[in-house]
Amino acid sequence: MTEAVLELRNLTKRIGRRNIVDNLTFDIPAGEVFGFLGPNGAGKTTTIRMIVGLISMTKGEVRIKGVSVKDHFELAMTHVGAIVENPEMYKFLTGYQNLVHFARRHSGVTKQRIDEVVSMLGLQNRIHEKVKRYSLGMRQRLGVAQAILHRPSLLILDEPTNGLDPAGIRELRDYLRKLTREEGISVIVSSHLLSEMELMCDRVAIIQSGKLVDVRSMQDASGAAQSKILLEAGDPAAARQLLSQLFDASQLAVSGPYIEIAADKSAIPNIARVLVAADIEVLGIHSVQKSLEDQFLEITGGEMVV
Ligand SMILES: Nc1ncnc2c1ncn2[C@@H]1O[C@H](COP(=O)(O)OP(=O)(O)OP(=O)(O)O)[C@@H](O)[C@H]1O
Repeated sequence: MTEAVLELRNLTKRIGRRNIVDNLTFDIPAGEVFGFLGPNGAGKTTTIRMIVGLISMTKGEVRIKGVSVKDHFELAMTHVGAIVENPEMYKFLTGYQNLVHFARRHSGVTKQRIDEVVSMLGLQNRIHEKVKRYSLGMRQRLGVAQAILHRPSLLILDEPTNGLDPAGIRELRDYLRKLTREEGISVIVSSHLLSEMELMCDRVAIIQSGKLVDVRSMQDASGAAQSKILLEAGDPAAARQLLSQLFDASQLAVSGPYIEIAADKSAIPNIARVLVAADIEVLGIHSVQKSLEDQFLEITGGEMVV
């Protein structure tokens, strides 16, 4: 098994009498774009601030590449690049001068590495212009370039899509993908918008009131496992009884005049055959795909912003 780049174990932050972050436990493997998804105030920024040591943990453990943030803070941070508040940069210097300046904070960042990072983030055409003339999206790319100069294993971006237009969000997604592919880096992004996470992430952790509600793969969530069949039958009680011979009780639910069957459409011919053979009228039968939005609203009890 590959070593997790980030391990959270029972991470908790208590302020006053409230657990703002409550017992979070999960792992992030290498090369994954991982989302923290939750409504405003869910505890995303507080979690990130604990991971990068900006605030202390009340309880629990954070390990980055196996190194404890509590016990070996400096060493753990050599594996991390982060933009938690606005990226720090000098507006009256060029993008390149900014990178040279930040490269001095780390040992071993060569001119060649700076050029590599500039081209990875597609900044080569504008890198010698002053940062004050950059758009928000370009400033953010320069911020990411700065954050990965020292080849971290984990890049953390708090609410990176804030203020970006749809084209900017697409660019962000593309270069994060490139970073995971070319640098093998793992990325954490936080957001309160499911639609953005869906485009960007391999998996998301859903956080509500400081608690982990679920961790989901975006692929599974949009796959066929989430389809269902809606059946309208002349005698719903008899139909349900009959279907319980074909499906587990957990796959069957009654919703108004319909019976909901958690199965994909390949089951329809068999259902129809069985009902007709038992003389139960089939008034309607069709398959529906549960949208990602429906699934998340179900998980979060309707509180998620989509
Ligand atoms: N220093 C503090 N003292 C008291 N309460 C705090 C403190 N820091 C954060 N909180 C509270 O903790 C909760 C979680 O805040 P946090 O900023 O982590 O949420 P978030 O999920 O990042 O939300 P947002 O998307 O709004 O940034 C909020 O209710 C916030 O008011």
